[in-house]
Amino acid sequence: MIRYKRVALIGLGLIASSISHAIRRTGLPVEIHGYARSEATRTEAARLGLATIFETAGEAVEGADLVILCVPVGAMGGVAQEIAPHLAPGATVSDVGSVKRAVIDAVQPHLPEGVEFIPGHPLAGTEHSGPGSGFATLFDNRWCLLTPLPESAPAAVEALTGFWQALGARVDRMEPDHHDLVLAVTSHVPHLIAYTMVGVADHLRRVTEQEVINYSAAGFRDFTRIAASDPTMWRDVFLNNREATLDVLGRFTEELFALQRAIRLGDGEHLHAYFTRTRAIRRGIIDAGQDTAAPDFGRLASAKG
Ligand SMILES: NC(=O)c1ccc[n+]([C@@H]2O[C@H](COP(=O)([O-])OP(=O)(O)OC[C@H]3O[C@@H](n4cnc5c(N)ncnc54)[C@H](O)[C@@H]3O)[C@@H](O)[C@H]2O)c1
Ligand SMILES: O=C(O)C(=O)C[C@]1(C(=O)O)C=C[C@@H](O)C=C1
Repeated sequence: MIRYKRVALIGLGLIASSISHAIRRTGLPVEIHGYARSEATRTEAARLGLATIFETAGEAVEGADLVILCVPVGAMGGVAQEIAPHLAPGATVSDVGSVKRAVIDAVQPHLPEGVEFIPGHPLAGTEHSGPGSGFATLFDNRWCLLTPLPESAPAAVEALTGFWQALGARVDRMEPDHHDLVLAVTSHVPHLIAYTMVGVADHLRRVTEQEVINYSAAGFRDFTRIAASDPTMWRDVFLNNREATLDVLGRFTEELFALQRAIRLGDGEHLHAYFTRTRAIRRGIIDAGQDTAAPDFGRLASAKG
């Protein structure tokens, strides 16, 4: 159920345009206001009919009861500062950033008393960006994680939960630092590995000429899809989730060295046991009905120690 009458989307790329399409799909009479920094994006968003487009972020949020920041994580603080004087009393401000603690630290100090800040993160996306890349079904059956602050009003959290459910998502709540660790494991470091592998293949291409590209197997193709994701978004993710990604990368490197050693020593037992364990994890995810988007938070939490 959407309880908001006017939703303002700041930043009009993949996620904002998908929110707009998904709101329209509900058929509810929700007004959508929008702003993006570049004129080209504003023009394209207007042409696509995503929202009523404004020339400034301040104008776009006026009178909105829900404002969602849909810009790269590193731009959230600046946008919050810009919109703060224009926010309606009682409005809820949320975001869709892939990192939560750094966004809270950047946004919260700018927001006036009487405005609720409830950070969020839909675990749904593609490698495409820009206003033309969104679609109404992006959030269907995917998780949206909310990381409310201790002072968040329960009624405001309920209203935001209802909003994401109306857009097709399943909603869960999580503590922000825990969110950042879980996402480092399930999304951030996997993206870094894909970027690295595609970079390695590109170096090798100079040795193997075209073969790496021409005969790409399915696994590598999946890596290239992920490695085509927006460079600004992912730069900001790593700069703003430094501690958790470095922690997970350290563990990853240790495991990689152990596998490298097993290959060098011809230790088939080690390799077989390792791959048996990882296969069981994948099967566990499928058995739990989580094979589309949802990581197993319980298992990840217990793996932290
Ligand atoms: N792409 C994904 O898979 C995905 C999934 C979930 C969450 N997210 C998060 O959602 C946010 C948006 O990602 P996206 O994929 O929609 O990106 P995108 O590149 O498609 O869109 C970003 C938009 O923000 C605008 N923008 C950039 N800086 C701005 C500023 N300072 N002021 C106003 N507008 C500005 C850009 O013009 C663009 O319209 C990011 O924080 C990202 O971490 C992305
Ligand atoms: O499917 C993809 O292309 C994605 O990378 C989406 C994905 C993910 O890692 O699952 C990427 C970043 C977001 O913060 C959430 C979702």
